Amino acid sequence: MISDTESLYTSLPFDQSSSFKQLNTLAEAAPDLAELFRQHPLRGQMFCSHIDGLTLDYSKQRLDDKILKTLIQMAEERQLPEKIKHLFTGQPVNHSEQRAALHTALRTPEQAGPDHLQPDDSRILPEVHRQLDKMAGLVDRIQSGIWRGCTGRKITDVVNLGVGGSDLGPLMVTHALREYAQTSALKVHFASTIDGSQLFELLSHLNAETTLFIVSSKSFTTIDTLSNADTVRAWLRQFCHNDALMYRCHFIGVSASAEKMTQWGIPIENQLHFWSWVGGRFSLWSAIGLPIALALGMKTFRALLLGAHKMDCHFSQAPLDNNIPVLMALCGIWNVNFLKIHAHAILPYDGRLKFFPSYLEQLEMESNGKSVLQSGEAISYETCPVLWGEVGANAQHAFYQLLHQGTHAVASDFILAARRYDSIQGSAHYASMLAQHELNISNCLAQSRVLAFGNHAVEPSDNPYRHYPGNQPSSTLLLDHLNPESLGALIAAYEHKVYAQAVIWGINPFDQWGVELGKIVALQLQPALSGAVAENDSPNHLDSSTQALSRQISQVRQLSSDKQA
Ligand SMILES: O=P(O)(O)OC[C@H]1O[C@](O)(CO)[C@@H](O)[C@@H]1O
Repeated sequence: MISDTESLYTSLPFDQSSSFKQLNTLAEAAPDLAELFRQHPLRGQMFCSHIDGLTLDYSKQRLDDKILKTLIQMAEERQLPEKIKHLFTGQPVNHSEQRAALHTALRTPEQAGPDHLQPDDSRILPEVHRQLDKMAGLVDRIQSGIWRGCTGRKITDVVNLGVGGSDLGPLMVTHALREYAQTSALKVHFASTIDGSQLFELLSHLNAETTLFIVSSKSFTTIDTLSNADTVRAWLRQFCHNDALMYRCHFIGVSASAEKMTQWGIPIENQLHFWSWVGGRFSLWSAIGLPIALALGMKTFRALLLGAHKMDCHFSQAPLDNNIPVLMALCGIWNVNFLKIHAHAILPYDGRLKFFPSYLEQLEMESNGKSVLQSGEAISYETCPVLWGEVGANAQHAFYQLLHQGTHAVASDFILAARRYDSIQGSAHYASMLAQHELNISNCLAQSRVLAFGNHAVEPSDNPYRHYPGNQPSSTLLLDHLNPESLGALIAAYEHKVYAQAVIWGINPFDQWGVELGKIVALQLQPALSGAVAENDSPNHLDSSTQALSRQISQVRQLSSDKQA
């Protein structure tokens, strides 16, 4: 353990280090991308890093050798290598909550060799694998039909009730890897929204006798998830009049609080646990990944873990100048803090990665959207950029206009799989699917070229409407194939990028105090809106906008209930 928690803070503030000053000076004469490529015809090969099945091309970032060296010097000054060790060995890197962030332990093989960084606490890995085995047992019973609904019928549908980290990761992976589903005939659905709209739709066609619900919540206090779970329980009670049987046959709970699951009604044998040291947005590798395993099979889930573990080994062992997550982090910091680019687009050229941008929105912005240091002092520089995205080829027909000709500088990540559709070789539509894939690849490469070089990608134009300035930086993450292993590695690369950036910025990526106040205020408003407070007690202390809106809402609701009466 770290003896002195002060060593969690890096002594000199980020913006007062000598490398920060040097980088500021270098940014004043920041090179133009067209110029950088003219200077080094082999730049595309030089600014590139690979691991098994995954390549990061960052040659279209606006940096040269000198800038890169200074960025690496800055990472060293910020003690990144030591902080990486702290992460893997279970030091309390989440300082404000005084706990470790050991998501890497969730994907460490039980028999990991001595060269792998592991938690100092030797009880952790056996406990992780015990839960993984319990999960495998449940998956097997549900998939094989041993698990039955309350009337004895096999389970056909599973609904995951969870939000944020208890929803986005499983949703994203389940969608991305559908082609890798093993035999399972289970249909897996997701309901997250507090307004109940997904449930409204699902409950209108699901069969209660054959549907199993997973209540996924690290805290088991999240109102969004618990209100969905309460609705489901009310719905099930119409069909199953024995509560004990209903809980046993139709609910599984996944949480870090066994006690709260039990209080809600979930029997112990239907509970899967994880630990306070797993951050919600880093939890898909834990039992929170149950929907992934149910939809795709345990083998696929374990391959996902293996891919992430390979990225963990790379992150903890590769030198900083050839370390994919570190390079991703440094490019981001160069863009945000020195080139003053505060928007970041995530552009997967693959429909299977449709939910990847939303997953990263939480991972990056909930982690690094911070304005205080680990020590609690205010920060005087920018941290996480605004991040958003969409499947690239669709986004071309939506927001690329702004990327090419708008007034904002935007950095982008292109994500692409080199090979696709191998599984349908020999079928009638194979050639045409392959042609589509090639079209997709050419679009992806074309867009990063035009963003980088503007009109110079083809020919200069005098027409102002057709002027493309270029010089918008991007990286391309190229996967050989999108499969469970490469997706695991890709997700882990982003997780580690987030950590490396947080270390450099001096912030805590593992807490999220910024989401708490909204929850408190919503709870305060609820009685007034639901009519529990008498009209003349209405919340006059509120701002006039909230008062006027709640009055209007009450009037509309009153009017429609009068009409119905
Ligand atoms: O898994 P839980 O505890 O229900 O939390 C869901 C999500 O809510 C948040 O706490 C934000 O409110 C996220 O960090 C988390 O992923």
